[in-house]
Amino acid sequence: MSGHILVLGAGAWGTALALHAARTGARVQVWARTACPLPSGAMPKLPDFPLPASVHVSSTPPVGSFDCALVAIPTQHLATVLPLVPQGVPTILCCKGIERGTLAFPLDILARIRPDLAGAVLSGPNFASEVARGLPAAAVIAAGDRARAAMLADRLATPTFRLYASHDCAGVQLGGAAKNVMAVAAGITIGAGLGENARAALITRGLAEMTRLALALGAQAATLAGLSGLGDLLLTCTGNASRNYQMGLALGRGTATQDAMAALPGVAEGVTTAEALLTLARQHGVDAPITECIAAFLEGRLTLAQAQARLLARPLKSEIDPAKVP
Ligand SMILES: NC(=O)C1=CN([C@@H]2O[C@H](COP(=O)(O)OP(=O)(O)OC[C@H]3O[C@@H](n4cnc5c(N)ncnc54)[C@H](OP(=O)(O)O)[C@@H]3O)[C@@H](O)[C@H]2O)C=CC1
Ligand SMILES: O=C(CO)COP(=O)(O)O
Repeated sequence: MSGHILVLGAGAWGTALALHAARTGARVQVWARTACPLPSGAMPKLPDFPLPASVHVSSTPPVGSFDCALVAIPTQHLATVLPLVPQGVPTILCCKGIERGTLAFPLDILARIRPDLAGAVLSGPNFASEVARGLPAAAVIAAGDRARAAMLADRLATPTFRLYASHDCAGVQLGGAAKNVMAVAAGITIGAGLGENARAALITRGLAEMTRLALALGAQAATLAGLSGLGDLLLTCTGNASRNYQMGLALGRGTATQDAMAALPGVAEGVTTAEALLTLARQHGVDAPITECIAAFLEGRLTLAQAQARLLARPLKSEIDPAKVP
């Protein structure tokens, strides 16, 4: 397969996606705000992976014709880079979060800033360093237009990166955003020494919480049981490479939020998404106790002991509410 693929963002995920895109046989243009290749030919966030000759990095505005654009910029800054996508290029948003203030998911931001572009989202259990190495992985590409999702999945899949198509954009985006909040919670649980049982309970009840909200947003429950739900939840709530999990670990051990953020090698979307996720849940009348505790804890409105007590003191109830989780 040949062609030309644009990647916006040269952090860990943008770099891994550029390496992946090169494996499809395409020439790859990476737009980087500041980062440039190290003398070894690798990018700073993934220094062990020199870029092949088919990948070109530049900080000047992208020009040319591209089969598609992969946008790997933290959600809070997505709006500022979308004007750089050349006209007519199908745009795949690869970030996982909710914009504070507007409560917009990535595709809502695209519709607001670049209504002229055909959009899709990519999400799933994908640590950048493993995708960069070409280890086996899978993800979902979702677009409102089923044919577009299938076409993009077909275009970007390789023998080691399996892509499933979906048209449940709400579910895929909610799963990707909410799992980051749960990963911070899981890290806190382990960092504070609350044990593996507590983490497993948190992952399971976190998934129930995510599914309730997804259904309220018009998504399908099955999407949350898929790669951009349970899959990514498992990865980031248990995998040490997760920045969100690492952030939680530090907080659980008593590190102040600002210090924990400063020590992270990259973005922790869960921190900026927690409050937006909570507001969204309240707007839809959805019970979201874990998100509520994490948002309050991150803002210093609740101590860890208070958060733990609040979650455990909730009235006992049936595990499954058939009216809400089919
Ligand atoms: N890392 C991973 O394993 C995965 C990450 N993701 C998602 O991808 C997104 C990006 O994450 P990741 O690449 O890991 O993050 P990093 O922190 O590694 O990199 C962020 C990138 O965004 C750029 N950036 C930040 N702010 C701005 C801005 N205001 N304007 C322009 N560019 C900006 C940075 O540029 P600069 O270097 O100049 O600061 C950098 O290139 C997140 O939503 C994340 O959840 C999804 C799957 C896997
Ligand atoms: O989204 C990811 C893996 O799927 C990356 O997780 P972190 O952002 O927590 O590192």
